[in-house]
Amino acid sequence: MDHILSARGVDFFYGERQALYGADFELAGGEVAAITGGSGAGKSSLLYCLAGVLPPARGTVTFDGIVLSSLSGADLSALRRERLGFVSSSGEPLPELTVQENAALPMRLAGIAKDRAHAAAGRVLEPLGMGAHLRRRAANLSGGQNRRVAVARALVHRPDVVFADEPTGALDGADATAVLEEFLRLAREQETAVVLVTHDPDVAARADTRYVMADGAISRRVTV
Ligand SMILES: Nc1ncnc2c1ncn2[C@@H]1O[C@H](COP(=O)(O)OP(=O)(O)OP(=O)(O)O)[C@@H](O)[C@H]1O
Repeated sequence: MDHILSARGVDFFYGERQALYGADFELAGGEVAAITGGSGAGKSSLLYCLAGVLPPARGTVTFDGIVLSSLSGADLSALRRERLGFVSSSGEPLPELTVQENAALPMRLAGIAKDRAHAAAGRVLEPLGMGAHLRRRAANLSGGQNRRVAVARALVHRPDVVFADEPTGALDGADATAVLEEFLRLAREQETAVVLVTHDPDVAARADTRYVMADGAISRRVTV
């Protein structure tokens, strides 16, 4: 199988403290992978190494045949902007922009014309239940609406991979499930692969592959 993303023997340190030990990871195009494990197990550290945000001390991360550590800072930023998407557990949209402008941002930053970028934003915001709020300023949205805008922004440019760190973090059960279902449905529909960090076993159960982490290492890989 062709892998869009892989990691081999990744070690990562915060100063003297080692957070990842020899992590191996593989993601096929369009696959959904969940990274699970207890608090402090190294889930977020692995996610950010895979996304090219944290540089491994040893080992390699390869995206579409490109070893990330071989890229200049500018090329890595361009790759992240154009081919990857991110959803964090918190983070609010820019309040002075509308919902639609917020979701369209990755395309506008890539130089795509406003009409096309806004149409693409509408395409992802509608199924997320935000169709009635496209022109509303993004100030004072509810927590669930913020998460929906964040998901739309991560998917709008049809990236190859979206990285999501507890994407429904602060939401209550029903709303978290609704946002997550729509996120994964949209990602699968546009063949965007997903790497998802989660504490929630129900969320992990929706992935094609689960990586279980303990003490900075991947202790188990389960393919459904
Ligand atoms: N900025 C940092 N500086 C120093 N140590 C850190 C930093 N961030 C994380 N760590 C440590 O690295 C280890 C792995 O952290 P990481 O955030 O990757 O775990 P996690 O599994 O995502 O945890 P959680 O589920 O609690 O978010 C932990 O021991 C943590 O305390």
